[in-house]
Amino acid sequence: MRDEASVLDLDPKSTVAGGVRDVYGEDTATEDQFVTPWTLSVAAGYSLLRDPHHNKGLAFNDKERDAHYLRGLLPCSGFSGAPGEETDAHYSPVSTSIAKVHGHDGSSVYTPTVGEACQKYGRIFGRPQGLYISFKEKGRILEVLRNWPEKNIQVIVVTDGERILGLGDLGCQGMGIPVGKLSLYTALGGVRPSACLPVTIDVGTNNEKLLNDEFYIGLRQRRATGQEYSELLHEFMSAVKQNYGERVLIQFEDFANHNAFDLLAKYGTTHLVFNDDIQGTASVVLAGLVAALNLVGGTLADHRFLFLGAGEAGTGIAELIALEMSKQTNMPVEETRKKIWLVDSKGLIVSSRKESLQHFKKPWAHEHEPIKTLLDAVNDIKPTVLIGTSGVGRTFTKEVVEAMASFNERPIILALSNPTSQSECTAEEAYTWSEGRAIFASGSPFAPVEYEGKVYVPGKQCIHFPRIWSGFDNVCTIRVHDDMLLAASEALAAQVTQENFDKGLIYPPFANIRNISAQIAANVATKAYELGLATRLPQPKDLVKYAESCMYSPAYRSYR
Ligand SMILES: NC(=O)C1=CN([C@@H]2O[C@H](COP(=O)(O)OP(=O)(O)OC[C@H]3O[C@@H](n4cnc5c(N)ncnc54)[C@H](OP(=O)(O)O)[C@@H]3O)[C@@H](O)[C@H]2O)C=CC1
Ligand SMILES: CC(=O)C(=O)O
Ligand SMILES: [Mg+2]
Repeated sequence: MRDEASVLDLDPKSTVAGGVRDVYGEDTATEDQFVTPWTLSVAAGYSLLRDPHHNKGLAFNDKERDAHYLRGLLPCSGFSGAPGEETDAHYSPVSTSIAKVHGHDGSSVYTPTVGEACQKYGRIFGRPQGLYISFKEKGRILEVLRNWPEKNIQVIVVTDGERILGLGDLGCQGMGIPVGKLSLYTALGGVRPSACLPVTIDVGTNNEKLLNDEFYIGLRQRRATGQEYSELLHEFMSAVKQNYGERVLIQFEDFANHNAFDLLAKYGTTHLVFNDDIQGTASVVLAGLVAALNLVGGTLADHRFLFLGAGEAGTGIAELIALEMSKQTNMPVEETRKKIWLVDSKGLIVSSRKESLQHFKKPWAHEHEPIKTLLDAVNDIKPTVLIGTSGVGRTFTKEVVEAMASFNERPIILALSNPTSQSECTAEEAYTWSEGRAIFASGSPFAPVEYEGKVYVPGKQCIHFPRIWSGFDNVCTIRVHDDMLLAASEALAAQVTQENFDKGLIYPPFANIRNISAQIAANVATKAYELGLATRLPQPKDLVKYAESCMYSPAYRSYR
Protein backbone atom coordinates (compact mmCIF):
# COMPACT_ATOMS: atom_id res chain seq x y z
CA MET A 1 0.00 0.00 0.00
CA ARG A 2 1.35 3.44 -0.87
CA ASP A 3 1.67 6.13 1.75
CA GLU A 4 -1.57 8.04 1.30
CA ALA A 5 -0.19 11.28 2.72
CA SER A 6 2.60 11.36 0.18
CA VAL A 7 0.25 10.49 -2.68
CA LEU A 8 -1.98 13.39 -1.70
CA ASP A 9 1.05 15.57 -1.04
CA LEU A 10 -0.14 16.16 2.52
CA ASP A 11 2.00 17.29 5.36
CA PRO A 12 1.86 14.15 7.54
CA LYS A 13 1.65 16.38 10.61
CA SER A 14 -1.35 18.29 9.34
CA THR A 15 -4.85 17.25 10.24
CA VAL A 16 -6.02 13.97 8.80
CA ALA A 17 -8.90 11.63 9.54
CA GLY A 18 -11.42 13.72 11.36
CA GLY A 19 -9.44 16.90 11.88
CA VAL A 20 -7.18 15.46 14.57
CA ARG A 21 -3.43 15.92 14.20
CA ASP A 22 -1.87 12.60 13.30
CA VAL A 23 0.99 13.05 15.74
CA TYR A 24 1.57 9.34 16.16
CA GLY A 25 1.69 8.66 12.46
CA GLU A 26 -1.06 6.06 12.67
CA ASP A 27 -3.23 7.35 9.85
CA THR A 28 -0.33 7.88 7.51
CA ALA A 29 1.44 4.61 8.31
CA THR A 30 1.53 1.94 5.67
CA GLU A 31 0.50 -1.62 6.48
CA ASP A 32 4.07 -2.78 6.87
CA GLN A 33 4.97 0.06 9.23
CA PHE A 34 4.74 -0.40 12.95
CA VAL A 35 2.49 1.76 15.06
CA THR A 36 2.98 2.30 18.78
CA PRO A 37 -0.16 1.75 20.89
CA TRP A 38 0.12 4.97 22.87
CA THR A 39 -2.23 5.42 25.79
CA LEU A 40 -2.90 8.48 27.89
CA SER A 41 -3.24 8.24 31.62
CA VAL A 42 -3.54 10.64 34.54
CA ALA A 43 -0.82 10.20 37.13
CA ALA A 44 -1.66 10.44 40.80
CA GLY A 45 -0.14 9.52 44.15
CA TYR A 46 3.14 7.64 44.15
CA SER A 47 3.33 7.40 40.35
CA LEU A 48 2.92 11.18 40.04
CA LEU A 49 5.98 11.66 42.23
CA ARG A 50 7.94 9.25 40.02
CA ASP A 51 7.07 11.19 36.85
CA PRO A 52 9.80 13.78 36.22
CA HIS A 53 7.56 15.79 33.90
CA HIS A 54 4.84 16.36 36.42
CA ASN A 55 6.42 15.91 39.82
CA LYS A 56 6.67 19.24 41.65
CA GLY A 57 8.25 17.64 44.71
CA LEU A 58 7.98 19.74 47.83
CA ALA A 59 6.29 22.50 45.85
CA PHE A 60 2.95 20.62 45.80
CA ASN A 61 0.62 22.77 47.89
CA ASP A 62 -1.88 21.40 50.40
CA LYS A 63 -4.78 21.47 47.97
CA GLU A 64 -2.80 19.57 45.35
CA ARG A 65 -1.61 17.06 47.92
CA ASP A 66 -5.24 16.30 48.75
CA ALA A 67 -6.44 16.23 45.17
CA HIS A 68 -3.65 13.97 43.93
CA TYR A 69 -3.40 11.45 46.77
CA LEU A 70 -0.04 12.74 47.92
CA ARG A 71 -0.67 13.02 51.64
CA GLY A 72 2.06 11.30 53.58
CA LEU A 73 4.21 10.72 50.53
CA LEU A 74 6.04 14.02 51.03
CA PRO A 75 7.33 15.75 54.12
CA CYS A 76 5.14 18.69 55.08
CA SER A 77 7.67 21.45 54.49
CA GLY A 78 6.53 23.37 51.41
CA PHE A 79 8.25 25.50 48.79
CA SER A 80 6.48 27.92 46.58
CA GLY A 81 9.11 29.13 44.15
CA ALA A 82 10.45 28.02 40.82
CA PRO A 83 11.51 24.47 40.02
CA GLY A 84 14.91 23.81 41.55
CA GLU A 85 14.32 25.90 44.66
CA GLU A 86 13.45 22.91 46.76
CA THR A 87 16.06 20.66 45.22
CA ASP A 88 18.86 23.20 45.64
CA ALA A 89 17.95 23.74 49.26
CA HIS A 90 17.60 20.04 49.81
CA TYR A 91 20.69 18.78 48.11
CA SER A 92 23.39 21.41 48.04
CA PRO A 93 24.97 20.67 51.42
CA VAL A 94 25.63 17.11 50.33
CA SER A 95 25.90 17.55 46.60
CA THR A 96 28.59 15.82 44.58
CA SER A 97 29.31 16.37 40.92
CA ILE A 98 27.21 13.41 40.02
CA ALA A 99 24.27 14.58 42.11
CA LYS A 100 24.44 17.78 40.08
CA VAL A 101 24.08 15.83 36.86
CA HIS A 102 20.87 14.38 38.19
CA GLY A 103 19.51 17.89 37.88
CA HIS A 104 20.15 19.41 41.26
CA ASP A 105 22.41 22.21 40.09
CA GLY A 106 21.74 23.85 36.74
CA SER A 107 25.05 25.70 36.63
CA SER A 108 26.97 22.43 36.61
CA VAL A 109 24.90 20.67 33.99
CA TYR A 110 27.68 20.82 31.42
CA THR A 111 31.47 20.78 31.61
CA PRO A 112 33.24 19.66 33.77
CA THR A 113 30.50 17.68 35.53
CA VAL A 114 29.13 16.13 32.38
CA GLY A 115 32.54 14.60 31.63
CA GLU A 116 32.59 12.73 34.91
CA ALA A 117 28.99 11.70 34.33
CA CYS A 118 29.89 10.17 30.95
CA GLN A 119 32.84 8.30 32.43
CA LYS A 120 30.55 6.80 35.07
CA TYR A 121 27.37 6.64 32.99
CA GLY A 122 27.02 2.87 33.23
CA ARG A 123 27.27 3.01 36.99
CA ILE A 124 24.86 5.88 37.48
CA PHE A 125 22.40 4.84 34.77
CA GLY A 126 18.95 5.25 36.25
CA ARG A 127 16.19 6.06 33.84
CA PRO A 128 16.76 6.60 30.12
CA GLN A 129 17.15 10.25 29.16
CA GLY A 130 17.34 9.91 25.40
CA LEU A 131 17.29 7.46 22.51
CA TYR A 132 19.98 4.84 21.99
CA ILE A 133 20.28 3.70 18.41
CA SER A 134 22.63 0.81 17.66
CA PHE A 135 23.11 -1.77 14.93
CA LYS A 136 20.44 -3.83 16.63
CA GLU A 137 18.00 -1.15 15.47
CA LYS A 138 19.27 -1.06 11.87
CA GLY A 139 16.34 -1.04 9.48
CA ARG A 140 13.98 0.03 12.29
CA ILE A 141 15.20 3.50 13.20
CA LEU A 142 11.95 5.20 12.21
CA GLU A 143 10.13 2.86 14.55
CA VAL A 144 12.63 3.66 17.32
CA LEU A 145 12.07 7.40 16.87
CA ARG A 146 8.37 6.80 17.28
CA ASN A 147 9.03 5.18 20.64
CA TRP A 148 10.07 8.55 22.02
CA PRO A 149 7.06 9.93 23.90
CA GLU A 150 7.37 13.54 22.71
CA LYS A 151 6.26 14.20 19.16
CA ASN A 152 7.01 17.87 18.52
CA ILE A 153 10.79 17.79 18.52
CA GLN A 154 12.68 20.97 17.55
CA VAL A 155 16.28 20.05 18.29
CA ILE A 156 18.16 16.77 18.35
CA VAL A 157 21.67 16.62 19.77
CA VAL A 158 23.33 13.45 18.54
CA THR A 159 26.71 11.90 19.33
CA ASP A 160 28.42 8.64 18.53
CA GLY A 161 30.54 9.04 21.65
CA GLU A 162 33.91 8.86 19.91
CA ARG A 163 35.39 12.20 21.09
CA ILE A 164 33.70 13.08 24.35
CA LEU A 165 35.15 16.44 25.45
CA GLY A 166 38.88 15.80 25.80
CA LEU A 167 38.21 12.38 27.34
CA GLY A 168 38.28 10.36 24.13
CA ASP A 169 36.06 7.44 23.13
CA LEU A 170 33.39 6.79 25.76
CA GLY A 171 31.11 4.86 23.40
CA CYS A 172 27.48 4.76 24.36
CA GLN A 173 28.21 6.51 27.66
CA GLY A 174 28.64 9.68 25.65
CA MET A 175 24.86 10.09 26.10
CA GLY A 176 25.66 12.50 28.93
CA ILE A 177 26.76 15.05 26.33
CA PRO A 178 23.50 15.38 24.34
CA VAL A 179 21.57 15.34 27.61
CA GLY A 180 23.84 18.00 29.13
CA LYS A 181 23.91 20.25 26.10
CA LEU A 182 20.15 20.14 25.69
CA SER A 183 19.76 21.00 29.37
CA LEU A 184 21.81 24.12 28.68
CA TYR A 185 19.57 24.88 25.72
CA THR A 186 16.58 24.82 28.01
CA ALA A 187 18.15 26.67 30.92
CA LEU A 188 19.91 29.38 28.91
CA GLY A 189 18.36 29.38 25.48
CA GLY A 190 14.74 28.91 26.55
CA VAL A 191 14.13 25.75 24.53
CA ARG A 192 11.18 23.74 25.84
CA PRO A 193 12.53 20.48 27.33
CA SER A 194 9.88 18.38 25.62
CA ALA A 195 11.13 19.72 22.25
CA CYS A 196 14.64 18.38 22.89
CA LEU A 197 15.75 14.89 21.92
CA PRO A 198 19.14 13.52 23.01
CA VAL A 199 20.38 10.67 20.80
CA THR A 200 23.38 8.37 20.97
CA ILE A 201 24.31 6.32 17.96
CA ASP A 202 26.03 3.24 19.33
CA VAL A 203 28.42 1.76 16.79
CA GLY A 204 30.64 0.18 19.45
CA THR A 205 33.73 1.56 21.17
CA ASN A 206 37.47 1.17 20.86
CA ASN A 207 37.87 1.93 24.55
CA GLU A 208 39.25 -1.35 25.93
CA LYS A 209 38.53 -0.33 29.50
CA LEU A 210 34.85 0.09 28.70
CA LEU A 211 34.69 -3.10 26.63
CA ASN A 212 35.91 -4.96 29.71
CA ASP A 213 33.79 -3.00 32.20
CA GLU A 214 30.92 -5.08 33.57
CA PHE A 215 28.88 -1.87 33.95
CA TYR A 216 29.35 -0.72 30.34
CA ILE A 217 25.90 -0.08 28.86
CA GLY A 218 26.67 -0.12 25.14
CA LEU A 219 27.45 -2.59 22.37
CA ARG A 220 30.49 -4.68 23.29
CA GLN A 221 32.24 -4.51 19.97
CA ARG A 222 34.90 -2.39 18.35
CA ARG A 223 33.66 0.65 16.43
CA ALA A 224 32.07 0.01 13.07
CA THR A 225 33.55 2.15 10.32
CA GLY A 226 33.21 2.72 6.56
CA GLN A 227 30.04 1.67 4.79
CA GLU A 228 28.52 0.02 7.85
CA TYR A 229 28.88 3.26 9.82
CA SER A 230 27.65 5.53 7.01
CA GLU A 231 24.60 3.36 6.37
CA LEU A 232 23.47 3.51 9.99
CA LEU A 233 24.01 7.27 10.13
CA HIS A 234 22.18 7.71 6.84
CA GLU A 235 19.21 5.70 8.02
CA PHE A 236 19.10 7.85 11.15
CA MET A 237 19.27 11.12 9.19
CA SER A 238 16.55 9.97 6.78
CA ALA A 239 14.31 8.74 9.59
CA VAL A 240 14.63 12.05 11.44
CA LYS A 241 13.53 13.97 8.38
CA GLN A 242 10.69 11.58 7.72
CA ASN A 243 9.46 11.68 11.31
CA TYR A 244 10.02 15.32 12.25
CA GLY A 245 10.21 17.14 8.94
CA GLU A 246 12.69 19.64 7.50
CA ARG A 247 12.87 22.05 10.35
CA VAL A 248 14.21 19.97 13.18
CA LEU A 249 17.78 20.98 13.98
CA ILE A 250 20.21 18.07 14.11
CA GLN A 251 23.23 19.09 16.11
CA PHE A 252 26.26 16.83 15.78
CA GLU A 253 28.22 16.76 19.00
CA ASP A 254 31.49 15.14 20.00
CA PHE A 255 31.98 13.00 16.91
CA ALA A 256 35.65 12.33 16.13
CA ASN A 257 37.00 14.64 13.45
CA HIS A 258 37.37 11.87 10.84
CA ASN A 259 33.55 11.71 10.78
CA ALA A 260 32.49 15.18 11.98
CA PHE A 261 33.59 17.25 8.98
CA ASP A 262 32.25 14.69 6.49
CA LEU A 263 28.84 14.43 8.19
CA LEU A 264 28.49 18.20 8.23
CA ALA A 265 29.40 18.48 4.55
CA LYS A 266 27.23 15.52 3.51
CA TYR A 267 24.05 16.56 5.32
CA GLY A 268 24.55 20.34 5.16
CA THR A 269 22.67 20.51 1.87
CA THR A 270 19.77 18.24 2.77
CA HIS A 271 19.12 18.79 6.49
CA LEU A 272 19.22 21.58 9.06
CA VAL A 273 22.49 20.46 10.61
CA PHE A 274 24.94 22.20 12.86
CA ASN A 275 28.16 20.95 14.42
CA ASP A 276 28.62 22.67 17.73
CA ASP A 277 32.28 21.68 18.08
CA ILE A 278 33.15 23.18 14.69
CA GLN A 279 30.60 25.97 14.22
CA GLY A 280 29.10 26.85 17.62
CA THR A 281 32.50 27.01 19.27
CA ALA A 282 33.81 29.19 16.48
CA SER A 283 30.99 31.66 16.83
CA VAL A 284 31.33 31.92 20.61
CA VAL A 285 35.13 32.20 20.54
CA LEU A 286 35.05 34.85 17.83
CA ALA A 287 32.66 36.85 20.03
CA GLY A 288 35.14 36.67 22.91
CA LEU A 289 37.96 37.82 20.66
CA VAL A 290 35.98 40.72 19.24
CA ALA A 291 35.11 41.76 22.80
CA ALA A 292 38.75 41.41 23.86
CA LEU A 293 39.74 43.96 21.22
CA ASN A 294 38.16 46.55 23.51
CA LEU A 295 40.86 45.70 26.04
CA VAL A 296 43.86 45.26 23.75
CA GLY A 297 43.03 47.58 20.88
CA GLY A 298 43.35 47.07 17.14
CA THR A 299 41.23 45.12 14.72
CA LEU A 300 41.21 41.37 14.23
CA ALA A 301 43.59 41.78 11.29
CA ASP A 302 46.11 43.55 13.55
CA HIS A 303 46.48 40.37 15.61
CA ARG A 304 48.34 37.07 15.19
CA PHE A 305 46.67 33.88 16.32
CA LEU A 306 48.28 30.61 17.36
CA PHE A 307 46.29 27.47 18.15
CA LEU A 308 47.40 24.38 20.00
CA GLY A 309 45.15 21.72 18.43
CA ALA A 310 44.10 21.65 14.80
CA GLY A 311 40.96 19.56 14.91
CA GLU A 312 37.27 20.43 14.87
CA ALA A 313 37.40 23.25 17.40
CA GLY A 314 40.77 24.67 16.30
CA THR A 315 40.18 24.76 12.55
CA GLY A 316 36.51 25.72 13.02
CA ILE A 317 37.44 28.79 15.08
CA ALA A 318 40.36 29.64 12.80
CA GLU A 319 38.13 29.58 9.72
CA LEU A 320 35.48 31.86 11.24
CA ILE A 321 38.14 34.36 12.40
CA ALA A 322 39.61 34.37 8.88
CA LEU A 323 36.15 34.86 7.39
CA GLU A 324 35.34 37.79 9.69
CA MET A 325 38.74 39.34 9.00
CA SER A 326 38.13 38.97 5.30
CA LYS A 327 34.74 40.72 5.57
CA GLN A 328 36.28 43.55 7.60
CA THR A 329 39.31 44.11 5.34
CA ASN A 330 38.03 42.99 1.92
CA MET A 331 41.07 40.75 1.71
CA PRO A 332 40.47 37.25 0.30
CA VAL A 333 40.12 34.60 2.98
CA GLU A 334 43.22 32.84 1.58
CA GLU A 335 45.16 35.95 2.68
CA THR A 336 43.55 36.45 6.08
CA ARG A 337 44.23 32.81 6.96
CA LYS A 338 47.92 33.69 6.91
CA LYS A 339 47.49 35.56 10.19
CA ILE A 340 46.50 32.31 11.87
CA TRP A 341 48.82 29.43 12.75
CA LEU A 342 48.02 26.02 14.15
CA VAL A 343 50.08 23.40 15.98
CA ASP A 344 48.97 19.76 16.08
CA SER A 345 50.52 16.72 17.76
CA LYS A 346 53.35 16.77 15.19
CA GLY A 347 54.20 20.46 15.50
CA LEU A 348 53.47 23.62 13.54
CA ILE A 349 51.33 23.05 10.45
CA VAL A 350 53.53 24.14 7.56
CA SER A 351 53.55 23.70 3.79
CA SER A 352 56.17 20.93 3.81
CA ARG A 353 53.64 18.76 5.67
CA LYS A 354 50.77 19.51 3.31
CA GLU A 355 50.60 16.17 1.49
CA SER A 356 50.14 14.18 4.69
CA LEU A 357 47.64 16.52 6.34
CA GLN A 358 43.94 15.81 6.85
CA HIS A 359 41.83 17.94 4.50
CA PHE A 360 40.67 20.37 7.19
CA LYS A 361 44.28 21.25 8.09
CA LYS A 362 45.50 21.91 4.56
CA PRO A 363 44.34 25.57 4.34
CA TRP A 364 46.55 26.31 7.34
CA ALA A 365 49.78 24.92 5.91
CA HIS A 366 51.68 28.20 5.51
CA GLU A 367 55.24 28.64 4.31
CA HIS A 368 57.52 28.23 7.31
CA GLU A 369 60.33 26.07 8.64
CA PRO A 370 59.02 23.06 10.58
CA ILE A 371 58.71 23.68 14.34
CA LYS A 372 58.16 20.83 16.77
CA THR A 373 57.12 22.36 20.08
CA LEU A 374 54.51 24.87 21.15
CA LEU A 375 57.07 26.94 23.03
CA ASP A 376 59.24 27.27 19.93
CA ALA A 377 56.17 28.16 17.85
CA VAL A 378 55.14 30.83 20.38
CA ASN A 379 58.62 32.34 20.39
CA ASP A 380 58.82 32.30 16.61
CA ILE A 381 55.31 33.42 15.60
CA LYS A 382 54.92 35.80 18.55
CA PRO A 383 51.12 35.53 18.63
CA THR A 384 48.97 38.09 20.38
CA VAL A 385 46.30 35.42 20.91
CA LEU A 386 46.96 31.84 22.07
CA ILE A 387 44.08 29.37 21.88
CA GLY A 388 44.10 25.84 23.29
CA THR A 389 41.93 23.26 21.52
CA SER A 390 44.13 20.19 21.88
CA GLY A 391 42.21 18.20 24.48
CA VAL A 392 45.49 17.87 26.38
CA GLY A 393 45.76 19.42 29.83
CA ARG A 394 48.63 21.53 31.20
CA THR A 395 50.14 22.22 27.77
CA PHE A 396 50.25 25.99 28.33
CA THR A 397 53.26 25.70 30.61
CA LYS A 398 54.86 28.46 32.68
CA GLU A 399 57.38 29.03 29.87
CA VAL A 400 54.63 29.33 27.26
CA VAL A 401 52.57 31.81 29.30
CA GLU A 402 55.68 33.80 30.27
CA ALA A 403 56.71 33.98 26.63
CA MET A 404 53.24 35.29 25.69
CA ALA A 405 53.52 37.89 28.46
CA SER A 406 57.02 38.91 27.39
CA PHE A 407 55.96 40.34 24.03
CA ASN A 408 52.32 41.25 24.76
CA GLU A 409 51.19 43.87 27.23
CA ARG A 410 47.87 41.98 27.50
CA PRO A 411 48.24 38.46 26.10
CA ILE A 412 44.92 36.85 25.19
CA ILE A 413 44.95 33.25 26.39
CA LEU A 414 42.00 30.94 25.84
CA ALA A 415 42.27 27.46 27.35
CA LEU A 416 39.27 25.86 25.72
CA SER A 417 39.83 22.14 26.18
CA ASN A 418 37.32 20.37 28.40
CA PRO A 419 36.78 19.13 31.01
CA THR A 420 38.85 20.93 33.68
CA SER A 421 41.49 18.18 33.75
CA GLN A 422 42.22 18.80 30.06
CA SER A 423 42.31 22.60 30.25
CA GLU A 424 45.59 23.85 28.77
CA CYS A 425 46.19 25.86 31.94
CA THR A 426 44.20 27.02 34.94
CA ALA A 427 43.00 30.57 35.47
CA GLU A 428 45.40 30.92 38.36
CA GLU A 429 48.33 29.85 36.19
CA ALA A 430 47.37 32.27 33.41
CA TYR A 431 47.10 35.22 35.80
CA THR A 432 50.11 34.52 37.98
CA TRP A 433 52.50 33.56 35.18
CA SER A 434 51.50 36.69 33.23
CA GLU A 435 51.68 38.87 36.36
CA GLY A 436 47.98 39.60 36.15
CA ARG A 437 48.12 40.82 32.55
CA ALA A 438 46.48 37.91 30.71
CA ILE A 439 42.99 38.20 29.32
CA PHE A 440 41.82 34.70 30.05
CA ALA A 441 38.76 32.61 29.26
CA SER A 442 38.25 28.87 29.43
CA GLY A 443 35.86 26.16 28.30
CA SER A 444 35.46 24.69 31.78
CA PRO A 445 34.80 27.15 34.57
CA PHE A 446 37.41 28.41 37.00
CA ALA A 447 36.74 30.38 40.17
CA PRO A 448 37.92 34.01 40.40
CA VAL A 449 41.60 34.35 41.24
CA GLU A 450 43.20 36.82 43.64
CA TYR A 451 46.64 37.95 42.53
CA GLU A 452 48.56 40.64 44.38
CA GLY A 453 45.43 42.02 46.00
CA LYS A 454 43.34 42.18 42.82
CA VAL A 455 40.53 39.77 41.92
CA TYR A 456 40.45 38.45 38.35
CA VAL A 457 37.28 36.87 36.98
CA PRO A 458 37.94 34.34 34.20
CA GLY A 459 35.48 34.20 31.29
CA LYS A 460 33.33 31.08 31.02
CA GLN A 461 33.08 30.56 27.33
CA CYS A 462 31.14 27.31 27.18
CA ILE A 463 27.84 28.59 28.48
CA HIS A 464 27.16 30.67 25.41
CA PHE A 465 26.34 28.02 22.81
CA PRO A 466 22.62 27.65 23.30
CA ARG A 467 21.87 31.19 22.39
CA ILE A 468 22.81 30.70 18.78
CA TRP A 469 20.34 27.92 18.28
CA SER A 470 17.26 29.85 19.24
CA GLY A 471 18.00 32.22 16.39
CA PHE A 472 17.69 29.34 13.95
CA ASP A 473 14.51 28.10 15.45
CA ASN A 474 12.60 31.31 15.97
CA VAL A 475 12.45 32.00 12.28
CA CYS A 476 12.28 28.41 11.12
CA THR A 477 15.44 28.55 9.10
CA ILE A 478 16.11 25.50 7.01
CA ARG A 479 19.90 25.85 6.61
CA VAL A 480 22.73 27.19 8.74
CA HIS A 481 24.91 29.77 7.00
CA ASP A 482 28.32 31.07 8.15
CA ASP A 483 26.94 34.62 8.14
CA MET A 484 24.44 33.53 10.79
CA LEU A 485 27.35 32.35 12.95
CA LEU A 486 29.00 35.75 12.45
CA ALA A 487 25.74 37.47 13.39
CA ALA A 488 25.63 35.46 16.62
CA SER A 489 29.23 36.45 17.41
CA GLU A 490 28.52 40.09 16.77
CA ALA A 491 25.48 40.10 19.06
CA LEU A 492 27.22 38.18 21.85
CA ALA A 493 30.26 40.50 21.75
CA ALA A 494 27.96 43.53 21.91
CA GLN A 495 26.52 42.27 25.20
CA VAL A 496 29.81 42.71 27.09
CA THR A 497 29.56 45.93 29.11
CA GLN A 498 32.25 48.33 30.29
CA GLU A 499 31.67 46.99 33.79
CA ASN A 500 32.46 43.50 32.49
CA PHE A 501 35.59 44.74 30.69
CA ASP A 502 36.76 46.45 33.89
CA LYS A 503 36.81 43.01 35.50
CA GLY A 504 38.71 41.56 32.54
CA LEU A 505 35.67 39.67 31.26
CA ILE A 506 35.22 39.07 27.55
CA TYR A 507 31.88 37.29 27.88
CA PRO A 508 28.77 38.61 29.59
CA PRO A 509 28.00 36.93 32.92
CA PHE A 510 24.81 35.00 33.71
CA ALA A 511 22.71 37.96 34.84
CA ASN A 512 20.04 38.80 32.26
CA ILE A 513 20.86 35.64 30.41
CA ARG A 514 17.45 35.34 28.78
CA ASN A 515 17.60 38.86 27.42
CA ILE A 516 21.11 38.28 26.08
CA SER A 517 19.92 35.07 24.42
CA ALA A 518 17.06 36.97 22.82
CA GLN A 519 19.44 39.62 21.43
CA ILE A 520 21.59 36.91 19.86
CA ALA A 521 18.60 35.01 18.53
CA ALA A 522 17.25 38.22 16.99
CA ASN A 523 20.54 39.04 15.26
CA VAL A 524 20.77 35.52 13.87
CA ALA A 525 17.16 35.73 12.75
CA THR A 526 17.72 39.10 11.04
CA LYS A 527 20.58 37.56 9.09
CA ALA A 528 18.44 34.54 8.18
CA TYR A 529 15.81 36.90 6.71
CA GLU A 530 18.48 38.85 4.82
CA LEU A 531 19.81 35.62 3.35
CA GLY A 532 16.34 34.43 2.42
CA LEU A 533 16.75 31.41 4.70
CA ALA A 534 13.93 32.20 7.14
CA THR A 535 10.66 30.48 6.40
CA ARG A 536 8.55 32.16 9.08
CA LEU A 537 6.63 34.84 7.19
CA PRO A 538 5.75 37.62 7.57
CA GLN A 539 8.85 38.67 9.46
CA PRO A 540 7.98 39.65 13.07
CA LYS A 541 8.43 43.40 13.53
CA ASP A 542 10.42 43.24 16.75
CA LEU A 543 12.64 40.17 16.60
CA VAL A 544 13.99 40.59 20.14
CA LYS A 545 10.48 40.64 21.62
CA TYR A 546 9.53 37.78 19.37
CA ALA A 547 12.55 35.73 20.51
CA GLU A 548 11.64 36.42 24.14
CA SER A 549 8.07 35.35 23.52
CA CYS A 550 9.30 32.01 22.08
CA MET A 551 11.22 31.12 25.23
CA TYR A 552 10.09 28.43 27.58
CA SER A 553 9.87 29.47 31.22
CA PRO A 554 10.39 26.81 33.87
CA ALA A 555 7.48 27.63 36.17
CA TYR A 556 5.37 25.10 38.05
CA ARG A 557 1.81 25.10 36.83
CA SER A 558 -1.13 24.69 39.16
CA TYR A 559 -2.89 21.33 39.06
CA ARG A 560 -6.62 21.07 39.31
N1 LIG B 1 35.38 25.18 24.90
C1 LIG B 1 34.71 24.81 23.86
O1 LIG B 1 33.79 25.47 23.46
C2 LIG B 1 35.05 23.59 23.13
C3 LIG B 1 36.08 22.85 23.55
N2 LIG B 1 36.44 21.74 22.85
C4 LIG B 1 37.54 20.99 23.41
O2 LIG B 1 38.63 21.02 22.52
C5 LIG B 1 39.35 19.81 22.60
C6 LIG B 1 39.59 19.30 21.21
O3 LIG B 1 38.37 19.04 20.56
P1 LIG B 1 38.34 18.80 18.98
O4 LIG B 1 38.95 19.92 18.27
O5 LIG B 1 36.97 18.42 18.63
O6 LIG B 1 39.27 17.50 18.89
P2 LIG B 1 40.04 16.94 17.66
O7 LIG B 1 40.38 15.55 18.00
O8 LIG B 1 39.31 17.22 16.41
O9 LIG B 1 41.39 17.81 17.63
C7 LIG B 1 42.39 17.74 18.59
C8 LIG B 1 43.63 18.39 18.02
O10 LIG B 1 44.59 18.49 19.06
C9 LIG B 1 45.81 17.98 18.58
N3 LIG B 1 46.61 17.44 19.67
C10 LIG B 1 46.38 16.34 20.40
N4 LIG B 1 47.36 16.18 21.30
C11 LIG B 1 48.22 17.20 21.12
C12 LIG B 1 49.43 17.57 21.73
N5 LIG B 1 49.96 16.87 22.73
N6 LIG B 1 50.08 18.66 21.26
C13 LIG B 1 49.55 19.38 20.26
N7 LIG B 1 48.40 19.08 19.65
C14 LIG B 1 47.74 18.00 20.07
C15 LIG B 1 45.44 16.91 17.58
O11 LIG B 1 46.54 16.70 16.74
P3 LIG B 1 46.55 15.57 15.60
O12 LIG B 1 45.59 16.05 14.57
O13 LIG B 1 47.97 15.57 15.15
O14 LIG B 1 46.11 14.31 16.24
C16 LIG B 1 44.26 17.60 16.89
O15 LIG B 1 44.72 18.48 15.90
C17 LIG B 1 38.54 18.90 23.51
O16 LIG B 1 39.11 18.92 24.79
C18 LIG B 1 37.19 19.53 23.57
O17 LIG B 1 36.58 19.35 24.83
C19 LIG B 1 35.81 21.34 21.72
C20 LIG B 1 34.75 22.05 21.27
C21 LIG B 1 34.24 23.20 21.96
C1 LIG C 1 32.10 22.31 24.74
C2 LIG C 1 32.15 21.20 23.85
O1 LIG C 1 31.30 21.06 23.01
C3 LIG C 1 33.23 20.25 23.94
O2 LIG C 1 34.11 20.41 24.77
O3 LIG C 1 33.20 19.29 23.16
MG1 LIG D 1 31.33 19.15 22.12
